[in-house]
Amino acid sequence: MSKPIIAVPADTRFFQNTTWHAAQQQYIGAALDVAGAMSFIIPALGDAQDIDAMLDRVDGVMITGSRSNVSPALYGKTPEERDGPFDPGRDATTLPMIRRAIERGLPLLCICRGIQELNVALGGTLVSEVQELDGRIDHRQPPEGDRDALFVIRQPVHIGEGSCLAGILGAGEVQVNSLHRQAISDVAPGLAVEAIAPDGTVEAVSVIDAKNFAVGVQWHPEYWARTDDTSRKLFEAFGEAVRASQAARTAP
Ligand SMILES: N[C@@H](CCC(=O)NCCCC(=O)O)C(=O)O
Repeated sequence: MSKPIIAVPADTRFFQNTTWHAAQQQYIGAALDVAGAMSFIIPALGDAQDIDAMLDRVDGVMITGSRSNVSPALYGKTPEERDGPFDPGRDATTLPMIRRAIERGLPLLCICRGIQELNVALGGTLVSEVQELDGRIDHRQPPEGDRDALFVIRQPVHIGEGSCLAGILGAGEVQVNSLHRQAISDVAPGLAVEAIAPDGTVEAVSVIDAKNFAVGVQWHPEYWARTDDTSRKLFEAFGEAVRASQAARTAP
């Protein structure tokens, strides 16, 4: 049997004087090497595409990180320039895809911007510039260094007893990386908080009563998925769910 396939919604990017739909190597490479899943990169074309027709052909969904932010208009706020940069095409693709993946019981892994999209897709809200809130630490990427330095593992998060993540990583403290300035504010109905940072920032959620693996993390497990135990175990668990989904989809 060939490797299972996951849908990976693209970012909208503009370079060489034209628009591209792109996904970063670090996500699709970790999916292939550690989760054992191939990726279909999904253009950020929103409802111009038949999302169900696409989901009929995959065994899971991975929502990646991105420097762009979810538009505040999608959670009842007025967008301001400082809330950007925005990617409306991506928002218009990921939010309905997240909802349909959950309804259909497709394994779903949401990373960084992805956990924020998951929360908004299910009716929650976000806060911008979380580091400006009283009592919060700075969750943004380190100010300088090469990409390994930006994604360095440096922050503790506490995984709750009895959570979905506890079943994968064990309950208690793990170390993760952190590259975000938005964060979950009001947790969406239907989501359970799975992990928090020492300052109370939500670091992971899962879908309550999900039909399948359905987890969002604020950190970046893809970056060190081959060498860091916490990162690797999460991608391996996603891979197991995706292979089971493939077996069910292709059963005679
Ligand atoms: N834009 C959101 C989500 C942050 C995120 O996904 N960061 C990863 C981008 C890092 C990179 O690819 O360079 C936020 O800032 O909260």
